[in-house]
This record gives sequence, C-alpha cells and structure tokens, in this order.
Amino acid sequence: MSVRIGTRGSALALTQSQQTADLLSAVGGFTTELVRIRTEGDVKTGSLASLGGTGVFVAALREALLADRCDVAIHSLKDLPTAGAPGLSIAAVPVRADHRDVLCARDGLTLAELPSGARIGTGSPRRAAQLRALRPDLEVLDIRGNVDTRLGRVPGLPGNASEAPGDLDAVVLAGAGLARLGRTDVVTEHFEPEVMLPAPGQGALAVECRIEDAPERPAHGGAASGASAAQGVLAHALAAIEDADTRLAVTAERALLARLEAGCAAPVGAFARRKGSMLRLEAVVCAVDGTKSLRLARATDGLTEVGATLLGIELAEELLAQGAADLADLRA
Ligand SMILES: NCc1[nH]cc(CCC(=O)O)c1CC(=O)O
Repeated sequence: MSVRIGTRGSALALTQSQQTADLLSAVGGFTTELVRIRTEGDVKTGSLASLGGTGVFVAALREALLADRCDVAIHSLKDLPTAGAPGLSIAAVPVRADHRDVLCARDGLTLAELPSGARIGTGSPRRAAQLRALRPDLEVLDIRGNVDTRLGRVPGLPGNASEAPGDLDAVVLAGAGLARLGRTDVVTEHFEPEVMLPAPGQGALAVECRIEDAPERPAHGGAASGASAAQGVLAHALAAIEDADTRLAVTAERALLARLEAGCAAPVGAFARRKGSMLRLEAVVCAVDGTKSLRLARATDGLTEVGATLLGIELAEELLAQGAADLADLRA
C-alpha cells in the first residue's frame, strides 16, 4: 500500500511533507509518495492580504483530499484557518519544531544593534507591530516571497548567492521554517515569546485526512467501524506521530484566534505550553503601528482538548473585554 501525501510545492512545504512522510512510513506497514498540489497562493504574486490570506494555500489541499487525489495533507498549522473542513479531520499534530520568530540581519547584528533607520522586512502584520513597538526608530517594510527570496534581500547572509545585492538590513522569519530547510546559520537572534509572541500554531504541522481514515480520538469520533485494513494501518501511523502536548498548546492558541474571530493575517500573537500540570497561554493583540498593545496570560489545569479550548476562549474574552477589537482590524 502507498499513502499519497498531498503537499504544496515550495521548498519548505516539500521538506516538511517529506519529513512527515518519513515519520509515518517509519511506523511501518506502507510506503509514501508526495503529490504536489498547486494552490492559488503559489500562482498569484500579490500581497498575501490581497489574496484573501494564507487560507488560499489550504483550500486546494483540502479539495485534493476530498476528491481522493491524496490520502493525507500536510499543512503548516499557522496557515490553517481555524474553521475545520466538513469530512476532514486533523488526524495528527506532530511534535512542534522551534516556535520562535528569528532575526536574520546583516553583519551578525541583533535587533538592539541595528542602527536607527535600518530597513527590516516582514510580511506579517503581527511581526511588524511587535517590531515597531520594540524599535520605533526602524523602518519596517512589507515583503513576501519564499524563504530564499526573503533571505536574499539581506546582503551577506550565509548561503545567499554572492551576487545578490540585498536592499534590507534584516528580515524576520519563523525559526521553524529555517530549521526545516537546514538554514539556521542565517539566524542572528532568536526572539523568545517574552519579546515577540509567535503566530498561533507557529512551528507546528497539521496532518489532515478524510474522517474515515483518522485514528480514534475521544473528542472527534474517529475511524468509522468497518474501516478497511489499509485504513487501520494509516490510522495507527497517524496516532503514533501525534504529540499530545503540542496538540493541547495549538488547540488553546487556535481557540483564542477563533474566539477573536481573527484571520491569520491579524496582528495577534499567541503561545501556549504545558509546564507540569498546567497549560499556560499568553496572547497579544497589537495596533499595527506598534503604538499600543494588549498582552494577557492565563493558565488551566484542565489538560484535555476541552480544557485547552476553554482556556483559549476565556483569554480571548478577557482581551475583548479590555478593548482588543479597538486596537486592530482582527478580521484581517
Ligand atoms: N506564513 C508562511 C509560513 N508558514 C509556515 C512557515 C514556516 C514556519 C512554521 O511552520 O510556522 C512560514 C514561513 C515564515 O513565516 O517564515
């Protein structure tokens, strides 16, 4: 049996899909093949906002699953809209990679060392807002493109083509993407969540499949009885690559985002992690100009998906009660 893994065609997507395929087939019982799915977001070149957000990347993969052109789809969780798709299930959330945003600056500089007026690129309103709050004297520019394109705009970074001129002093990217591509040598500073809160789900992947192929999950129903042996083998492998702590954390982060009715381009950061018997969630809503923000944290000892969901909803309601919706266009 061969399991068809649907993936976007970017270098990052192919890498993380192949890594997940290797994890799944290591559990045993089947081979895997990658099926490239072209998405609207890969074809068009306008800003992400004008394309209707990163959800465009996801829709084509979901269509392919429903049309049985693949058996499993790998998504970056932070790009996955909070609304689920009918007939599909997030069957596995593997252990999270680096959750942090990172700075890649010329000459090994850190954020504090960048000179006043330095030009720093990011395509994310959330990163832009937090950067402007940290360093109001910098020029934050909207950029887009794949990881190589963005790194290529900073002169002298290891691995860049030597003729690349570079028009920026630094860019901010997700550490996880660079780690998956083996390019962490370009990082000049890791931003801990205390300094910059990452996007909900950042660094984590979602493995989505048709509901009838999904492992039994108490909160989600699960594999239909009468599932074929092949479905059973896939469900077993999906269950084996699941990481319970990552699932709890991203469940809380995404419940917060859903309750805020915020899109994936909204200036909202959130990060949850389990410490002992507690799950702690911290979140920020920023004005995009960096002048104002609201940052709150909350914890629960309810270490279940319901507990994590409630944590996210309650923190979102606290943010809304304190005026989060007046700070930013959350629908972005
Ligand atoms: N929005 C694009 C995107 N979606 C997922 C990642 C990689 C990191 C991750 O899995 O969170 C990136 C690149 C980036 O933000 O630098």
